[in-house]
Amino acid sequence: MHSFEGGFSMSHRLHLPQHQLPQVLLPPAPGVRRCSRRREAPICTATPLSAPPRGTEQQLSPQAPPPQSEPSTAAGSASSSGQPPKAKDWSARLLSVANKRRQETKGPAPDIFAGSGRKQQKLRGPDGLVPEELAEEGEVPEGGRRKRLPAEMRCFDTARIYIKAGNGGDGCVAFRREKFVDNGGPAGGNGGRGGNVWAVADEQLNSLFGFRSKVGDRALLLVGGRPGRGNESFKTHQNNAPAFAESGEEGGEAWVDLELKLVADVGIIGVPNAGKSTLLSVISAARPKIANYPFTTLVPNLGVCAQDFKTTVFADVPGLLEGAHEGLGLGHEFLRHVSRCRALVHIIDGSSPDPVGDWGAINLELELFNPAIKDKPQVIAYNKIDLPDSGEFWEDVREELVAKGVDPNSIFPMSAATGQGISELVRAVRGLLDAMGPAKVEAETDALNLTRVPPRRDARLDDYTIEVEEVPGKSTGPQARPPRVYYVDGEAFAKFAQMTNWSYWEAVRRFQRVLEVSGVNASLKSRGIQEGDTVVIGDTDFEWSDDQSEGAMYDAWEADMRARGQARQGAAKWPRGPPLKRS
Ligand SMILES: Nc1nc2c(ncn2[C@@H]2O[C@H](COP(=O)(O)OP(=O)(O)OP(=O)(O)O)[C@@H](O)[C@H]2O)c(=O)[nH]1
Ligand SMILES: [Mg+2]
Repeated sequence: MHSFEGGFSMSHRLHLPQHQLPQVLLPPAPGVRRCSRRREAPICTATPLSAPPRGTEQQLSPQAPPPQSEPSTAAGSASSSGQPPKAKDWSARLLSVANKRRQETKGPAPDIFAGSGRKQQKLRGPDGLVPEELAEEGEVPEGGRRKRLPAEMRCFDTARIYIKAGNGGDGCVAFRREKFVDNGGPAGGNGGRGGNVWAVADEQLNSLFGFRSKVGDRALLLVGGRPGRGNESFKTHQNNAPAFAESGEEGGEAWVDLELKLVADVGIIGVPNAGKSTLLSVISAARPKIANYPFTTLVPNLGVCAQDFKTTVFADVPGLLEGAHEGLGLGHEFLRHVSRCRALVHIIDGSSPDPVGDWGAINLELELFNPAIKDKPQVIAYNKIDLPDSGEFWEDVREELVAKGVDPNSIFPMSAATGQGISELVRAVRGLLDAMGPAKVEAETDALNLTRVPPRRDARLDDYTIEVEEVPGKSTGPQARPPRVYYVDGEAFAKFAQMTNWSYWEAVRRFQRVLEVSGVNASLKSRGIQEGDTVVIGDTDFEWSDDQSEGAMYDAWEADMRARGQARQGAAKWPRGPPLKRS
């Protein structure tokens, strides 16, 4: 029997409410971050536009002048010639719809970029809190409403999900009971291992839409909890019939930001309805949605183009609007995908009233979002040359572009509808990529690169620190001072306290013994702990008692179990054998 110089009365309780979730336990992985490149003073002024109902743009006529852009630096922008920018057919149509709705509702224009309260509720964590980082980055405005695109217009390439690894199963206390086998000994088995959380790559996945309502699985995100050992594991020569078992280790939990990164060689950019998706469908086996209205494409599409025994991956991204760098239209939702492409194919809509103005406006948007995108090699494709009007203006447009400093060898007339000029375009793009040399392989090292569960690192019991905090209160005890809280900080002790099943008296005794032999009790005493002080270990806190007898500890434990309405487990009758001498 061990005698204790110091001991705790067992008034342990969880220090934190169990439902309180840590907001972010995993450090944000490199490359996985929110897009927050919003600029302070945009050069372009832009009015939020409402998208027209699909298939109705033919009935609409401009009712208000288009927003007056004042681009000051854009190469190729309309203002660089000193003329006011010409109205863009598509932007005028979109604006007219917004104005029409404003007149109908006699109120401010409907803000299609604001999310509803219901959606915001969905984005809350299980604890009902919007993660703090969102508010810090200004995504949750003061009024509590989150500025968001409507769900059907959003590209779900980022998601914030809550993950929780499984808890280890509790060990079991059992004894072998068989006829003719006297004293069969302990036979309690261990609990099961808690389930890990994996993130699994899926070639087919081009949107994180599924993460809105459930969690998928893939690389290791969180390791499940260790199983609790059963009483058979604690059999020793000194104690050949242990009557206690461990609780399973709790699995980790975290909020994780996921970001879908499209890896494409070439990004196909241009104004809405220019024919980007049609080009992708012609040069690859991809089947993106194609229709004669703006914003047909809402999520980026990838297509692999094989020509001359070389393959090139193209990404068709949603159409750009003036103000995209500020998030207008589908702006931020996909501009980051473009920034990862090595080269760009800039499609000019030959049927637009101002193809060169469109080209300049898009370049300006790219530059405002990220100057590095503007510097990417660009091939210009003048599309819809099969249309009579477009064919007639092709030479004029070409001359205008050359006059603005564009290399004439990088401008190609084409028709995605008839296939004219497509091979030349793709060959030129391939040549551009070849001239750039092999793509750099960017290896990202972060926590998610684990593909196997790492071996357990046993935390050391002697690796702990003690912090003392004085609590305001009446001075008591032999030292006549206010009560104190002693925080014992150490990974091993935190886990030990969590895995101790306090319903078993023998488990409590084991905990006390470990504190004694590891020197924690001695350290506490050397720091002046006295009767009634609190000791916090992990999520459990205890009240210190100077009464060192085992009997006093048992009484305190029994009272604590009773107070919490918890059933005592283990030996049916305690103490077995001769009763302990009470001090
Ligand atoms: N005549 C003609 N029509 C074309 C050509 N290319 C595309 N189109 C038509 O233009 C319309 C828009 O084509 P999309 O490929 O959906 O255009 P997009 O740029 O992907 O449009 P968004 O996804 O809305 O940005 C469709 O009706 C196409 O059939 C072409 O070379 N000639
Ligand atoms: Mg499209």
